[in-house]
Amino acid sequence: MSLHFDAAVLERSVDVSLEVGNGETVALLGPNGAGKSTVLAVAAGLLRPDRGRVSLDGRPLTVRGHPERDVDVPPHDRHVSLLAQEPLLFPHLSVLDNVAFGPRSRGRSRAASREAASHWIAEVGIEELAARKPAQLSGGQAQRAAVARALASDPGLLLLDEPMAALDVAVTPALRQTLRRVLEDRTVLLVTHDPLDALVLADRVVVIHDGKVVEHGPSSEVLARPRSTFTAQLAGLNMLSGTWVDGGVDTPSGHRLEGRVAGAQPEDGRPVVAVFPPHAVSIFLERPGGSPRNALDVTITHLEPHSGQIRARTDEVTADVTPQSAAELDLVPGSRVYFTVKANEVLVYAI
Ligand SMILES: Nc1ncnc2c1ncn2[C@@H]1O[C@H](COP(=O)(O)OP(=O)(O)OP(=O)(O)O)[C@@H](O)[C@H]1O
Repeated sequence: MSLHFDAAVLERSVDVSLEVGNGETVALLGPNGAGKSTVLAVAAGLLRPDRGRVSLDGRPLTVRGHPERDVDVPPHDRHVSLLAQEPLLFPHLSVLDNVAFGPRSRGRSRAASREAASHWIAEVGIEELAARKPAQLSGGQAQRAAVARALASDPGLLLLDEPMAALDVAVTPALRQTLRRVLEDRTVLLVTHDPLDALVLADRVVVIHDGKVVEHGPSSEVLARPRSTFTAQLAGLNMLSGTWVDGGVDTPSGHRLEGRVAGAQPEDGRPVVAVFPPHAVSIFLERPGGSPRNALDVTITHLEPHSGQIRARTDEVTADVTPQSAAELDLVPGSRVYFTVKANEVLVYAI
């Protein structure tokens, strides 16, 4: 199903218009207070806009301030599921009953609801936990149960509000891969702060700032060539897209990177992205010999102070080095150098 969203909440200075195509995942990015949760609340029917029209596959869910009659479909009749940061499971029900609650409340029989619940519990990889109560689950397991519950009611639109924000960083890559699999072909609006979520999970991103859309486009394009300062800061990680060849990433500009595969093993010839932080990069004037590091032959385009370090940018990669080493290397825009990064600092994702 496709979402058409256009709404203004004056008290919050939010005025946003966006579309999510059938089967598409759109990431909604923006700094704190930008209006992301407000957009989700209006789409879910939890907040009434001052003006707007929200429809799912042409069916009006919210209409306000238009010539036609106002519409306000209640949350449970929207065919929309909202997955919050915190799993919000019913504490007295087992995982199975929590997940079965969605389809049951949509009028499906008890048996059909349990069958749907078992299916989704298996899909998110927590089969062995079906009989447990939420208090007996880890944060990551509880969030998986919440994902299963959101999917079990087969929503036409799934709204995800920072689904990994409350989790330990150790469990996020595995949950991200699970989401990638179960969100495929669904219509999803995903609020996130994490550019990796946008890159791995979303087809397109919409960036909002001070309640307005400031940038939108395919995820890899917006993150690789951010136009707003916010997106540039958000996309502070190095992300090099390329092709998986013989256990490494070949980029179109001729670089080769080896790293650790996060999630599913990519197949040869498939598109991947190599991700690493600027502080993991060291700069050398000569190609370091006999070292296991990745070495990228680059030309520095910009140098700027950044949090007590010097940030050296090239067309594709950014490095943060100490002011002393920048001075010792005599770095200036135009310097031809080698950016090196250890393979275990590079994460590779199939995209
Ligand atoms: N319940 C509320 N009543 C009034 N104003 C609110 C309320 N909740 C949020 N706001 C204001 O509305 C604006 C948008 O907030 P919103 O929570 O939608 O932003 P956000 O992008 O989700 O931020 P965050 O990333 O911090 O969750 C902000 O100026 C905020 O202060």
